[in-house]
Amino acid sequence: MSNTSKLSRFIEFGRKIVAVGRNYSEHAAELGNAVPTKPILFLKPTSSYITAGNPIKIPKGCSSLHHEVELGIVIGQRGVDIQENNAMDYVGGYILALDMTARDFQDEAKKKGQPWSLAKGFDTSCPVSGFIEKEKILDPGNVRLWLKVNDAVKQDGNTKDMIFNVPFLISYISGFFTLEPGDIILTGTPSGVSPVVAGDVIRAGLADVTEIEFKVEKK
Ligand SMILES: CC(=O)CC(=O)C(=O)O
Ligand SMILES: [Mg+2]
Repeated sequence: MSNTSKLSRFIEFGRKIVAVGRNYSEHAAELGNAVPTKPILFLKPTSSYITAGNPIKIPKGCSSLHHEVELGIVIGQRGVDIQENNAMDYVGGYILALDMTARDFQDEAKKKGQPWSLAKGFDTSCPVSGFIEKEKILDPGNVRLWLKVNDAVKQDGNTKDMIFNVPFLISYISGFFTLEPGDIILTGTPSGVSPVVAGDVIRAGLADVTEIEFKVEKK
């Protein structure tokens, strides 16, 4: 099997999801957070993945579930302490992903100095597109991302506004976590995050490369 078709099965590999927070200054500002001076990282479990045809389920006790549309990097080869100047060699492809966030859980965790695991890692919190071949995105540092809820535009951003770009993120993350084929890096969300409720339909797109659609349901 070719490397590309192996990578397209990243969900079956059960590889880790490393997510970056507050990587767009307008998004940091809209939630009243400071702009970070180094990447803020958190992990989402592989049980959070869902693909087309499966609903996003609002976790028990959550009263403010937010959408966050993000460019995902699919890692193509194992790497530790990767240098920024050859970081793009470690990109196997891309995905479009939603970093669904139980914002009320996150606010409570932030107040108490607790981790974001429940807020970010509940089942169905990582809806993803199919695998996007590396060649389809010529410059991951300049690609449009948009998201609509029931046809109303909520997010419309561009990865050129990321504070930390893709090569820097790969280099930085690989200094702490060994990156393995099939791992996903979620690169953070642009501004416009907002709550969704049961019955809503979320549609999102990455330039003219892919679109995804997910329905929101009660658990
Ligand atoms: C405030 C957040 O939830 C951080 C995050 O995930 C982001 O994409 O930014
Ligand atoms: Mg996010």
